[in-house]
Amino acid sequence: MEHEQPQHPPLPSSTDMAPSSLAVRDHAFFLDVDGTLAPIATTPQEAGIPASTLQILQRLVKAADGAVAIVSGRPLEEIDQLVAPLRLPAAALHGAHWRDPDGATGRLAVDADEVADMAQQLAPLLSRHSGLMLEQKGIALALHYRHAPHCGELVRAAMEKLIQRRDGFVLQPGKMVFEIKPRAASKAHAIERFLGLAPFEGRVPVFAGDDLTDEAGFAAVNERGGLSVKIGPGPSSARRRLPDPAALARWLASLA
Ligand SMILES: O=P(O)(O)OC[C@H]1O[C@H](O[C@H]2O[C@H](CO)[C@@H](O)[C@H](O)[C@H]2O)[C@H](O)[C@@H](O)[C@@H]1O
Repeated sequence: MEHEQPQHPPLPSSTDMAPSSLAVRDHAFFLDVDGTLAPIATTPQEAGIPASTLQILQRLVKAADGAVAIVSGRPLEEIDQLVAPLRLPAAALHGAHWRDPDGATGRLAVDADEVADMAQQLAPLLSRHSGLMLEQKGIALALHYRHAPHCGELVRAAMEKLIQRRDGFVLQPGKMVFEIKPRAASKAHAIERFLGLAPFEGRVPVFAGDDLTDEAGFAAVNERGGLSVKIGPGPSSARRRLPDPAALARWLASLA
């Protein structure tokens, strides 16, 4: 189990049933990146989506008439690099920054200087613990402790302290990471936004994800009678489960 203790009560366990087949043209597909399309790697820079999965994604985009979007905690530029040569509608930074199907982009109105200031305040902690890694993402930041697993509580406390009295930000725990993101950023809002736009509009949503940030997306999809798919172990409100990114790729291939 890679998560530090979740901040909220344990989520109900999702069923271990794999998703079955479905009519692709009736559905809108929302896919997370790390731990879902890309296997978890020891650093963010080492992660990648296998070439075979990218080909499947390409086929899915065609089969679904373009109703495929990426919904990730990564910055938009990194999403584009990871899914290249595809360029998909995407919600980045947990929903704080997005690109619509027509190519128009938008982001939450958040003061990036405030985030830079918080990052600066982490310098002493980073210099004391060489295994910690700070990822600055403009209007969000992530402090990774995968290479200093004993620092989890320290990282949580430091990040919590940074957002005290900063109402516009919240803590987002993840796999060996604590992130600070704009309070209004949510994968649920990102998915709901896309569902108001063609070609997603009027379709049944499908969302696959693996981490705590994806639970908001699962809840939104469940509420609309869609298909939520948890990748990997751990409690989740997702209705279906697949063991790993390779199994997700096989399922998507069977649809596309
Ligand atoms: O919403 P996602 O697409 O799943 O992005 C969530 C975060 O993923 C990245 O960190 C995680 O994956 C890394 C590579 O596998 C891993 O080394 C790290 O321990 C994980 O926490 C990314 O670096 C973050 O910016 C994303 O928010």
